[in-house]
Amino acid sequence: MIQTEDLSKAFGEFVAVDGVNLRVETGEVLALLGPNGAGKTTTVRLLTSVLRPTRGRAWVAGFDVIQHPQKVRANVGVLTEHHGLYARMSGEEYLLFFAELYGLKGENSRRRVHTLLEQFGLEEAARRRIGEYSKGMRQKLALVRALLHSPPVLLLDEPTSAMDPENARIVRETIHSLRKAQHSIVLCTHNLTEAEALADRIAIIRRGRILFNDTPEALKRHLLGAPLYEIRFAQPWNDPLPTLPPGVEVVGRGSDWIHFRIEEPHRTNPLLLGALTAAKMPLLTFSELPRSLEEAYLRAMTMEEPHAMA
Ligand SMILES: Nc1ncnc2c1ncn2[C@@H]1O[C@H](COP(=O)(O)OP(=O)(O)OP(=O)(O)O)[C@@H](O)[C@H]1O
Repeated sequence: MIQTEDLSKAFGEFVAVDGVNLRVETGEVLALLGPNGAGKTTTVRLLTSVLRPTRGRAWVAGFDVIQHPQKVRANVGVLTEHHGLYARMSGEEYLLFFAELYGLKGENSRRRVHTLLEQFGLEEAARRRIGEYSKGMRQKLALVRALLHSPPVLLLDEPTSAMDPENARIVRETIHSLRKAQHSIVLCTHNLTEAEALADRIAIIRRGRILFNDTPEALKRHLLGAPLYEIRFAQPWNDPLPTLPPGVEVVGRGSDWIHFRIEEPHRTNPLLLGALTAAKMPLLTFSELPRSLEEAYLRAMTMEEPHAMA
């Protein structure tokens, strides 16, 4: 579990993280989104006790980041943008070295290292020097290092940024299964499709402040309005529309389609479908129009005043 209260960090006069309140439960993925320089990496560094907050508090896996930095580090796996890999070591040597630092010994350490190398398709490269690895291979190795000691909390800064689609998928599946195994995960990313696919909650940070923190669905509703639905007709249909239930607005119409904005779909859609069927429309399909997280994020970025949310 992760919790922060009014977490803040200033570098001199400049406030990089400003009164951040976050909570990530076990088995939950929080995507932390925000433009370059918004304060994502600084937040991660505060949560790993690398930086000391100037104000506020944070707990990681139940440990206070100021009072128990070593316990925090033992319980957190972190992938940062600078991987700090040792170019002269082989991947295997590097991981065995870290496994030992984390307290894994002998056969246990070897088994853990090789299971992860295999899971991430690095087994063949294990004995090559890290200096010879490609960008994506280095990123995978750094991720394996973060996972070595099976920490309950993971802080992952751009985990797939250097990866090809196949490897990015392996990483996404790994994050998915770690979530199922009750890990708490913070994912900092600029990849909004990935955030949407993986995250239970989305926090948007700008200039050090959290603007929004909610489920992807609630965020879209808040930023883009009530959901949109589409009906398509089996053949052109241009008759006048029947009386529609309250809370349904027609926002577009073509010869074989209509778009509606619907305030309360659970309550209204059965009534709407009843009205359309009674009017003997040649209905082919009725579906929600997908809206992307990207659209909502871009809308948030154009807002002048921060709408602080818990
Ligand atoms: N050690 C430091 N000293 C002074 N300023 C810093 C320091 N570390 C970060 N900052 C500043 O704090 C702000 C937030 O930086 P941070 O790295 O947290 O952003 P970010 O959201 O991770 O950005 P990106 O998406 O580009 O990785 C930036 O303006 C950065 O210049």
